[in-house]
Amino acid sequence: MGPKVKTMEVFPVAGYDSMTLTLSGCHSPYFTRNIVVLTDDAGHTGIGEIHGGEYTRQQLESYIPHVVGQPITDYRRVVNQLRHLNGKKADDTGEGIQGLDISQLKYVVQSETAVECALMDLLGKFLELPVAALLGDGIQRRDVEFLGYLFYIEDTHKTDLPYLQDDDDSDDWGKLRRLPAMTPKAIVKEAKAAQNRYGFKNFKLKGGVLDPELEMQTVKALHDAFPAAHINIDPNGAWSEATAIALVNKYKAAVTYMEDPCGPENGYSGRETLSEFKQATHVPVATNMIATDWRQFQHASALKSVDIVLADPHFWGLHGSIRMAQLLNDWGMTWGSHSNNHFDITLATYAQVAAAAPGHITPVDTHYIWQDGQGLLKQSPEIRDGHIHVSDAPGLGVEIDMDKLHAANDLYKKIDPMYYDRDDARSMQYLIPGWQYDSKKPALVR
Ligand SMILES: O=C([O-])C(=O)C[C@H](O)[C@@H](O)C(=O)[O-]
Ligand SMILES: [Mg+2]
Repeated sequence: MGPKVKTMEVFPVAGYDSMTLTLSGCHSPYFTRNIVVLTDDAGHTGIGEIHGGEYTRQQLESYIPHVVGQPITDYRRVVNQLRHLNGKKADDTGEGIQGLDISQLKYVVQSETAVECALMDLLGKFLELPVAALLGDGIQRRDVEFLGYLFYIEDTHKTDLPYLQDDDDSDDWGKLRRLPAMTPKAIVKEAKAAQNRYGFKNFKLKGGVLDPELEMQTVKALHDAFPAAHINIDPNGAWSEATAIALVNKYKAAVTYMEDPCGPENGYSGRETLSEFKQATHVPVATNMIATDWRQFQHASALKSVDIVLADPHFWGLHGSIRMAQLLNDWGMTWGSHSNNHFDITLATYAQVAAAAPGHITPVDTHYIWQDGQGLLKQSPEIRDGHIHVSDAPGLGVEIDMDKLHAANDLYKKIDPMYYDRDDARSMQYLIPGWQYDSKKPALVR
């Protein structure tokens, strides 16, 4: 039967973030995650990372009696059982995040996938194989490309919130990521600094912040500065279909694909508007909003609404994300992964999953560059030349640093509980008093 799980612990953790902007508002000074640490009776430790918040932490805690004592080789049965433990909650609208309602994100996130990850880490260590070798048809590539994820950044001095400053003056990226960047010129500077440190070949700009025309001017500036790079922009469905079509036709030469350029409007779902957008522009569409489960995906594919599904393993599971990657590859579509703010365990997980995704995949999203230096591992995976190399090291190929984990857990306990669940309106209200989220209005357009 192989080793059995000896212990399972759940650590809610916090880290620092920049004052980055998005449709849902402005990132808080802190972000939170939940870390699962398993040990087995062979003496190995397995880890998994997932979104923060008490809802997810409580779900994970409730899994402990169902995981401890179980054979790691039978982990699929264990994870499947967890999947069915928690029923639908009263305030789960079933809408998912197609309107980017951040309060619904916890229902799109599947907490058992953190346990799946930790169990696969243990199994990989037992079998002396990387997690990627245990997924789908095994390792498809050794070097996984990540994209440079760019954000507009606000001036922290407009708030009295404890945003991190001066935490890394080792290079331009370390400095610039905490400073305001609101213009095309500043975003190009941000991109150059990120490229100098990480070697990114391709970039994504988080949109849904300024007037759409201004954001497309930023995309054009990026294209002019990096003519060989693939540039995509993600306004999280904020633009009307008509605006998205007009702007993308105008700036077609600058974009490689569009991520959720429009969403639900006038009674039509995002699956319908994106289908029409694609017919009108012939520009490929990526999504992490309108296909976050298999039922949504069925409708999105029937309508030909998307070309690239950003199948985040935290939403789909590690096996689920690869099941999607295989299907997309067979159907001539493209796999990628979405991300939220995360620590380095997630970075290692993305690298393993992407290494097992067949065919042509799109560079993987990561927020990690905004958190670089706050890792929980003895050695964080390194993005070099825009890629992370997946070696033969077993499991996730990384080792948890318990001192760093406890420090991040202490920070979680120290911060105001109002930070436990992501709320991007709070910081935004320092910029625009009384600011309220509107899925159809860019954050600074009020
Ligand atoms: O691709 C995306 O939609 C994301 O990365 C979602 C995130 O929540 C992003 O908008 C953010 O960090 O503000
Ligand atoms: Mg997106």
